[in-house]
Amino acid sequence: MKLIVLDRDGVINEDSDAFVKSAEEWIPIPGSIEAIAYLSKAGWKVAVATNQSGLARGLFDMTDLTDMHLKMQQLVMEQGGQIDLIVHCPHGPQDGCNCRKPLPGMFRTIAEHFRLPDLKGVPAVGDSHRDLHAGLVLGGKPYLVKTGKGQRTLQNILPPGTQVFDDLASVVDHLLKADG
Ligand SMILES: O=P(O)(O)OC[C@@H](O)[C@H]1O[C@@H](OP(=O)(O)O)[C@@H](O)[C@@H](O)[C@@H]1O
Ligand SMILES: [Mg+2]
Ligand SMILES: [Zn+2]
Repeated sequence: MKLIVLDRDGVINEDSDAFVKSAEEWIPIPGSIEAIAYLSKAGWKVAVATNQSGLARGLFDMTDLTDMHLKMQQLVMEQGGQIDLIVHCPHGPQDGCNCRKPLPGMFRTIAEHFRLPDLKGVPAVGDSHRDLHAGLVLGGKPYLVKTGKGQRTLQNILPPGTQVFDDLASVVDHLLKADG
């Protein structure tokens, strides 16, 4: 199965240190929506795994998050593609959950959804270390993008085998070329 797991903030949309709190604040990174649609039209399944501690922090609520994800889906569908699954961790850093990246809970949920035993070789694209580590636990292939917090992430040692690209569109170009 051609499956990819994407981080959201800083990969699909612009991130903010003040959190992205509404559909209005949710602004796609240039080329990311089109890139997701290209993958989808090429037969890839697209999953999103996103930490959303802003919920636990009371910065926004589930209606706001749903509105953001409807906007994201709508934009991809307008380009002829789709996002097949969106999973989010609603918890805060102190909640001790097992789904907040870098823990792999969301990636396990994604593997189960697609009836896969693991995520061996599945590209896991993120802008933070925690995205890369969470994907590795189930065998994912880590891809770091320089958008969002990616430049900051680059300052520290990356997990072995991490491939670095400017943005999601460049990752997708690479994957589709490798697809042949
Ligand atoms: O990149 P993904 O996982 O899609 O989402 C990240 C967001 O939930 C927020 O995560 C927060 O981290 P803390 O939750 O405060 O550690 C901060 O980094 C915010 O700037 C960021 O918008
Ligand atoms: Mg991110
Ligand atoms: Zn969680």
